[in-house]
Amino acid sequence: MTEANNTAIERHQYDVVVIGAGGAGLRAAIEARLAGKKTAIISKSLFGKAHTVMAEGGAAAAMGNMNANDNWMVHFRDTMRGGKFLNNFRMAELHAKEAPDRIWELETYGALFDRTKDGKISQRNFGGHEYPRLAHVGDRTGLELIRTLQQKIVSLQQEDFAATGDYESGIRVFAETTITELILNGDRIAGAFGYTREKGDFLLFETPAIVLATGGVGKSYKVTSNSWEYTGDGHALALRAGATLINMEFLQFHPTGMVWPPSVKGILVTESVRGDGGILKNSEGKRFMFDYVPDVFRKQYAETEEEADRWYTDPDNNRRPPELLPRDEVARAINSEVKAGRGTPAGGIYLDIASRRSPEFILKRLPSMHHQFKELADVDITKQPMEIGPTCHYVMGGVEVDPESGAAAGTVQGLFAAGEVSGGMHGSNRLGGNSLSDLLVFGKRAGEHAATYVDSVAGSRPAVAQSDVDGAVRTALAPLERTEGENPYEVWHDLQQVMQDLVGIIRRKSELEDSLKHLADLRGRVANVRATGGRKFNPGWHLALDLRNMLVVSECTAKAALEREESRGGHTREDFPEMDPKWRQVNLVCSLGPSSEVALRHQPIPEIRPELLGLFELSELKKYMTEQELASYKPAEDGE
Ligand SMILES: Cc1cc2nc3c(=O)[nH]c(=O)nc-3n(C[C@H](O)[C@H](O)[C@H](O)COP(=O)(O)OP(=O)(O)OC[C@H]3O[C@@H](n4cnc5c(N)ncnc54)[C@H](O)[C@@H]3O)c2cc1C
Repeated sequence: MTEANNTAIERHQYDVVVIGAGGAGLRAAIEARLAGKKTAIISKSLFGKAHTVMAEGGAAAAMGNMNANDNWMVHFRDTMRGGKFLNNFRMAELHAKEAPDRIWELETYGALFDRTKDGKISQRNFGGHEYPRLAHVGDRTGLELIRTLQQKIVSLQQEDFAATGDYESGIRVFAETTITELILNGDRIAGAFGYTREKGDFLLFETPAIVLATGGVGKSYKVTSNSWEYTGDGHALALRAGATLINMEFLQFHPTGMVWPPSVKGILVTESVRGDGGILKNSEGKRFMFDYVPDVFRKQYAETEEEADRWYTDPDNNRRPPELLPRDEVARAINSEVKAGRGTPAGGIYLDIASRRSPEFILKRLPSMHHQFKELADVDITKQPMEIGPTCHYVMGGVEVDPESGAAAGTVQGLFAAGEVSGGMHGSNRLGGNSLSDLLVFGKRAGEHAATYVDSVAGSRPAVAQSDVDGAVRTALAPLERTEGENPYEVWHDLQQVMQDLVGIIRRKSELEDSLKHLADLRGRVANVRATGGRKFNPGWHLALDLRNMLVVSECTAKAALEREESRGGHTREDFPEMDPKWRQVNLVCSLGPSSEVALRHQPIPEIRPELLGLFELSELKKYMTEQELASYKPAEDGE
């Protein structure tokens, strides 16, 4: 038997299978194991190398450590404003209420956040957050989060060893293993199929419950802060299993990615630089963000440099600097300055903290940024400004879920989703810091509810049909078996070019229509890519399998972007530059049709509960909502 046609399959049985080992996946797995379920964690990358580890700025939670006025209601308001009121309100509410407990809980697992002088968890400012709210560990918060969750998993494995003599009896990690198919029995989850990256061996996980925690989709774009494994796998797996995706038109282009040298274009420059005092300047030396404060935010943002600068030391009596507007606003402003010819030589603008803070302060607060620029661009950020520009960073859209449980909407049962792969929580735009707390809050919920679901199917677990496994094997081997076909890297290059040029930060009807034609052509090309070589560590083969995921997710984004005729958050239409209250009432939902074509439909968004609406001033709500929606408005009685 040759390596390519060796179809031996290693079979495993689990109660809960978590796909993804970032913050959401690990937190879900811990909860499922704590509920007594035999749990597998599967990770395409090395264990510990998920996206979460790259998170720099911090995790947002209204603990009120730096300003006692902060509480869940203020955090809820900020999140809804950031998402331009398209958020699933219940997710935003649960997130704001539960985030502080999830941060505290991390410390019980062994995390150690930076401290204030009086020993509280320190919290830093970030765009769109009214008060300093991001619990952080320097600018390496994600590393601490992952380290701690891994440590918790090891401690659970030690408990299992004490009880059973087997470290992996309760929870086992399958690193460098990619899931390519979810297997159903009728409309119920029955298993997952994948391969090991190193040897190309096939694995089958028989399980009634799967938690998708696969992160984002950024690798469909040319300039992105995302790393190699963010190819929208979870989004595509969910679609193919009969689940739905919402809000796929909303992608966050982070305003500050590196623009020079070309080899590192897109790598993130944390928002903490601005949170800690960094300002944006154009090539004429002008601090231009004051010219870009939209009406809906005018009351909260400073009008003069003096007021903005005073805010850092006296936030109660001054308004915030406009550099700390939500990311979509800042990214668009930078885009406009560059387009107007006021960009830097490398096509970005300047981010300057050197002239505003001491070298000691910068080195203490932003050590990774200092290292990153010194090593990659030979720029000393304690002495020189950085050159930065927008980079595709985060997808607000994702698997449509039930807010309480993370259960996927659509026809499939036993499928859950948490973290960046899920949609709704952040509406049209995510605030910085709200992802790390989202992972913890909804990762825990998904793990808990997946465990409950397993109990509900006890005695009637869905079986995996051999024909489905054979089909999964055939699909996986197809790129290797073709004798003709395109190189997957060439097809990927073209897909990225289409998304970057035609479905990027500023969108137009004609370009979006064009993008759909190109994506339709790419469909045929993706279906016929050929990977040379064998199954042992073969990135070309891996990419060939990832491509179909990137393609279908890109189709969802392009279709939804064409359909939504307004500009809101991470979706800017040059031909419809304003927000339209009618569109606020609608989620665009993607599903797969009978021949795997993307179908799009409008779905009313859940109505915000009146007591939550009452947390806002009527005058503010009028900027987003119709009169009809506000007919029953009543301000909250305690004013907060
Ligand atoms: C540079 C950078 C800085 C950031 N800073 C912050 C910040 O300061 N604060 C904040 O709140 N957010 C930040 N974010 C966003 C945040 O880090 C991510 O949104 C978040 O970590 C996503 O977590 P997750 O658990 O959903 O997925 P991830 O951490 O992205 O993990 C996904 C996991 O799924 C696995 N996977 C994917 N596909 C498959 C497959 N087919 N089979 C098996 N496994 C698969 C991957 O290998 C990985 O283990 C930042 C993002 C970046 C890129």
